[in-house]
Amino acid sequence: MAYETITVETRGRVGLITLNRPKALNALNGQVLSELLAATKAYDADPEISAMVLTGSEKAFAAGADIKEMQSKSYLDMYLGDLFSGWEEFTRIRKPIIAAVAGYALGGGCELAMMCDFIIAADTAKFGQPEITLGVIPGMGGSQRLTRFVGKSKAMDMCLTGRMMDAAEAERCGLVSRVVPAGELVDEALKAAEKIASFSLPAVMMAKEAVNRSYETTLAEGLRFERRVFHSLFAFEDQKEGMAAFSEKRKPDFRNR
Ligand SMILES: CC(C)(O)CC(=O)SCCNC(=O)CCNC(=O)[C@H](O)C(C)(C)COP(=O)(O)OP(=O)(O)OC[C@H]1O[C@@H](n2cnc3c(N)ncnc32)[C@H](O)[C@@H]1OP(=O)(O)O
Repeated sequence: MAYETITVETRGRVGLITLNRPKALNALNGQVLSELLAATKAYDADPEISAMVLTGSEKAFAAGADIKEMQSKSYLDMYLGDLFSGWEEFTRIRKPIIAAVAGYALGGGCELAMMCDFIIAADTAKFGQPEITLGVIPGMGGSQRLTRFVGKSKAMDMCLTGRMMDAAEAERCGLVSRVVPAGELVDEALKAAEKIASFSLPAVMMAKEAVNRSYETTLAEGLRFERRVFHSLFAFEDQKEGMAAFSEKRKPDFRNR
């Protein structure tokens, strides 16, 4: 498929997807959503791919939903079109997606980064939910996911003042998993994705599912779910291989089955 708003490259077992609307600082419009869904779904279905990295440009991961596309819409347009509901499909991708964020990740950009499985930030990254400055509130999950990431006080601060936080603050409060020099961002994210891709794919996918379950259920339910999934991994050759390799002091040769 030919894409106009993203670029897609395959690096070994990793799919690298780059948002590519530089003139609009990667603002997220309907075309970006449909291309991003097409690319991530294709990688999700590809047995040769085990993980993905989603990145933007040096200046902006994404400066939000496309304000110019939204500005003249009526309530009826928003309601009947169920604007932004399509992003839920992105969260149903089953293989891991790492967000590699440099520059601005604002509004929908911050929300998209939070929809990924974890965020590696460049030291230039700036996160924010500035919707309040436009007379609205977050609409792609910011009020919910940011609160779960950083707690109520900081989420309120971000959503009510519209201020940005830098990479160091984002790391301190748990929004990002690590901060790296800007020049090394994509390489570091690819390295992390390659590491993930070296493990058993079913175990990786089940680990993603189990961690995500913790956001949606009680602790007791989550613990039961984790145990069942853990038990089920003993049906895979990769569990035998991983444990045999440990005992035999050698590298495991996972076959994803
Ligand atoms: C999904 C929801 C519901 O949660 C809602 C949202 O996401 S609403 C959007 C939230 N994001 C913002 O409010 C950020 C808007 N952008 C900015 O504040 C600034 O562009 C900046 C601080 C990120 C960067 O400023 P600067 O370096 O001065 O660059 P600009 O000249 O402002 O921008 C360059 C170019 O990009 C266009 N642009 C930037 N952001 C968006 C956007 N979100 N939607 C559409 N277009 C955007 C900007 O208009 C400029 O275009 P031109 O005027 O040069 O054509």
